[in-house]
Amino acid sequence: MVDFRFDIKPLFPQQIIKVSSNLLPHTFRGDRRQCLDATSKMSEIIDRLGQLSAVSQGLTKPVTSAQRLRTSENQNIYLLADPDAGQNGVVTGLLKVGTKDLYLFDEQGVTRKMDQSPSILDFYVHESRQRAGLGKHLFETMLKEEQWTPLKCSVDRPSEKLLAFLGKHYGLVRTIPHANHFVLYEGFFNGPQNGSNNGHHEPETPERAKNGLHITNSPNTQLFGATYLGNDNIRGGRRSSGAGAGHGQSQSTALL
Ligand SMILES: CC(=O)SCCNC(=O)CCNC(=O)[C@H](O)C(C)(C)COP(=O)(O)OP(=O)(O)OC[C@H]1O[C@@H](n2cnc3c(N)ncnc32)[C@H](O)[C@@H]1OP(=O)(O)O
Repeated sequence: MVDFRFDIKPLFPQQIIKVSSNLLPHTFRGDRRQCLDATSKMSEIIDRLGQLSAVSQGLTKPVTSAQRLRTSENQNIYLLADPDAGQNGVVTGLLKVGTKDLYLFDEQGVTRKMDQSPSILDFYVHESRQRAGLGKHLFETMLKEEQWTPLKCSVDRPSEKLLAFLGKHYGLVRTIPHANHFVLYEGFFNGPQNGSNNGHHEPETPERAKNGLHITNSPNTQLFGATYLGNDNIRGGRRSSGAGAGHGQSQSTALL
């Protein structure tokens, strides 16, 4: 379990907190000095959990760090803690999500530009607490807060464990083949998108897709081409969470 030299309880008045680019818990109220203190502690927590997540996934570099969160306008981190464990409480999980502008292929192989598409970027529950329902609790809280549905989320290079998790809890099994490392599930392009502003997509006409106008101009296509990666999309080794994605705006609503 992940404990710290400081008491985490003031930062975790509840089991799950949301942190965005100001590096403060969404629940936090305090003066300037208290804010500085909380920011420095939150940075330590995020960096530590980001490191552990990377080690657990066999990555050479963490996907999540305080510095990365600070410079992003479209990402949120959800942190799960057990404030009553040990002397200072322990932090047990991390889930980083964000919105990305993506060029994606639908079931027919037609390219679509998805603006501010909801994405799952990093997910970790401490080894000592896995398979006890905590991941589901963290994920559900995020979905409620962001007003997302699992089917409408792209997943940045999911691990085997995350694929099993999404299959078990949300029945997500059949992926749509596409060329970058974001994995989508069948049904992603059907029906309304998440939230009112998120996930807006502009379908390319088959003609435009066929003559390559948008495909060849897209940085995604230039970088990755229109190849089916299938299970190669499963993460392992180095990865870059930014490739093929642009910046969007995240939603922010009250956390329950
Ligand atoms: C975009 C990305 O972030 S990809 C990286 C995802 N993160 C990782 O792979 C890091 C290591 N794994 C973990 O941290 C966790 O297993 C998580 C975050 C994927 C899931 O959190 P948990 O608290 O274990 O999830 P929860 O208990 O709610 O659900 C359990 C289900 O998740 C899946 N799962 C969890 N651990 C494993 C495992 N070791 N092997 C296979 N499936 C697993 C299974 O479907 C499991 O159900 P089961 O026990 O009936 O087989």
